[in-house]
Amino acid sequence: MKFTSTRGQAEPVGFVDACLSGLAPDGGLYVPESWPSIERATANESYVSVACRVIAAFAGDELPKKTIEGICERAYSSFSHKSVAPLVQWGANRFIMELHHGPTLAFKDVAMQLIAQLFDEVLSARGQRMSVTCATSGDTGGAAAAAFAGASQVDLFILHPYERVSPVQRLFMTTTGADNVHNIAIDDDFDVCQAFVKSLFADRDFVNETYLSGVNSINWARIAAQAVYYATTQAALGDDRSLRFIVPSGNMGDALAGYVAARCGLLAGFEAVCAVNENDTLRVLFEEGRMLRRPALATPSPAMDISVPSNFERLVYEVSGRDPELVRGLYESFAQSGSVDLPNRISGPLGCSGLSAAAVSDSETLEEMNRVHDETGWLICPHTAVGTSVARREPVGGDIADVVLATAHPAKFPETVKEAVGRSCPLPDRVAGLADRAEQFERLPSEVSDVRKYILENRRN
Ligand SMILES: N[C@@H](CCOP(=O)(O)O)C(=O)O
Repeated sequence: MKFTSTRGQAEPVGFVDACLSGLAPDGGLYVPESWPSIERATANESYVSVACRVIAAFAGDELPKKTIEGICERAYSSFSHKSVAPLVQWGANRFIMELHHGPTLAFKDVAMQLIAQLFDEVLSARGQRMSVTCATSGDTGGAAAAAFAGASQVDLFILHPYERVSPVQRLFMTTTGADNVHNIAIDDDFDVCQAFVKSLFADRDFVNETYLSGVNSINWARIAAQAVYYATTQAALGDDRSLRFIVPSGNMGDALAGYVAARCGLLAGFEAVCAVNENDTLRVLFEEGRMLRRPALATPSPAMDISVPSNFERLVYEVSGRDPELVRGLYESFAQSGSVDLPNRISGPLGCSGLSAAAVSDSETLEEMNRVHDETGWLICPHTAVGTSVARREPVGGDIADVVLATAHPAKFPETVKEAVGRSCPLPDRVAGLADRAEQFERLPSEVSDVRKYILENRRN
C-alpha cells in the first residue's frame, strides 16, 4: 500500500517510510492512497490480534506477519489491563472506554508503545539511527519518553510548553533517566512547540542531516494504532450496534482514528463528537466553517490546550474528494493570515463526515468531575470530564450507545481533582515512585534556532 501527502507534492511512499518520516516532505500529512477493507473484530478476539490485522492492512507486504505480531505483542505487554482499552458502563446506553492502562496513564501509550517497537525493528534491520521529535501539551511527551527510553536507534527530543503541563505529566517525560531522551521546556505554548517541529521538517537539509522523524499524530502509525480500540469497542458492544463516540480532542488524531476505523469497515456506522475545552477551534471549524489561529488558553485540561489541530488537514483532504491543491491553498492562506473561511466544497461534506465538535467551559469541566464523582464515586480526569459533559448535554436517543473516551488517569491531575472534588488522587502503585525520581529538562527561549542547535548538539552520531 502506498501513502500520499495531503498536499500532493511529495512522492508516494510505503507504510514503513510514511511512519519513519512523520511529516511528508511537502509539509502535508500522509494518508493511504485508498482505504483497505478490514474485517470487523469479534467479541472474543484479543486486542493484539485486532492490532495485528489493522497494522497488516496498512503495511501490506512490507512487514512479515511474524514481525507485526512481535511488535504488537511487545507493545501491549506493558499494559495493566489485558483488554488494553476496557469499557465500563456509566449509565443506560453510556460507556467509558478506559485508555489509561499503559505505562504513563494516557491514551497516547496505546500507539506510542507500538511505534517504538516498530521503529526499533525497522531501524535495527536497516542499521539506521534517527532523531525523533514530538511536541506535547502534556501526554504525548510522557508516552514517547517511556516508549523510547533506552532505544538504541533513536534520540528523542520532546518539546513541552514551560509550566503549561501538569506536574505529573512533566514528571513522566523528565524522569526516565535515559540518555537518549531529551526534554526541552519552551517558553511558549503548545502551538508554538508544534510549529517548531513542523518548521524543522521544512528544512530538508536538517531533516537529512539528523534523520528527523516525528511521533505526534501527524505520524500515520499513530492513527492506525488508535483505530484499533474503536474496532474492539464495536465488537464488545455488538457488531451492529450504533455507537456515538465522544472524543476529548486537541490535535484531533484520536477522532480521526475513529473516522479511519469507519472508512476501513471496522464500525457499524460512524458518529463522533470532538469534545473540546475553551480552546474551541474545532467547534468553530465544524459550526462556523472558519479556521482561526488564536493564542491557546490555559485550562484545567492542559493536554487539549491547542488551537491548531493538525489532523483536521487529513479530514479536509478526504472531504474535498482528495484534492491536494485545495488543501495546499487553504493551509498556505492560513499560514499567511491566520484566518481562513472554509469553501462550501469543504463545509458541506464536513457536515456529512460523521464528525462534529462541542465545547465545554472550565467551570463546566470542574462541575462535571464533581458530578460524576457524586453519582458514581469515580474520579475522572478533566479531559474525560469534557467528554462526559458533552455526552450529558446532548443525549442520544433510542438504542444508540454513547462511548466516551477516557483519555487519561485522574492521578495525572491531582491538583485539579482536589479543586473539583475535594479529594486527593494518588498515583497507581505501578508508577508510585514517579515523584522520587530526578528530573532532567532544558529550558529554552521561544526560538526555533535554539531547538535546532540543541538537537544537533545532543543527538548521537
Ligand atoms: N494532546 C497532546 C498534544 C499532541 O497531540 P498528538 O496527539 O498529535 O501527539 C499531548 O498531550 O501532548
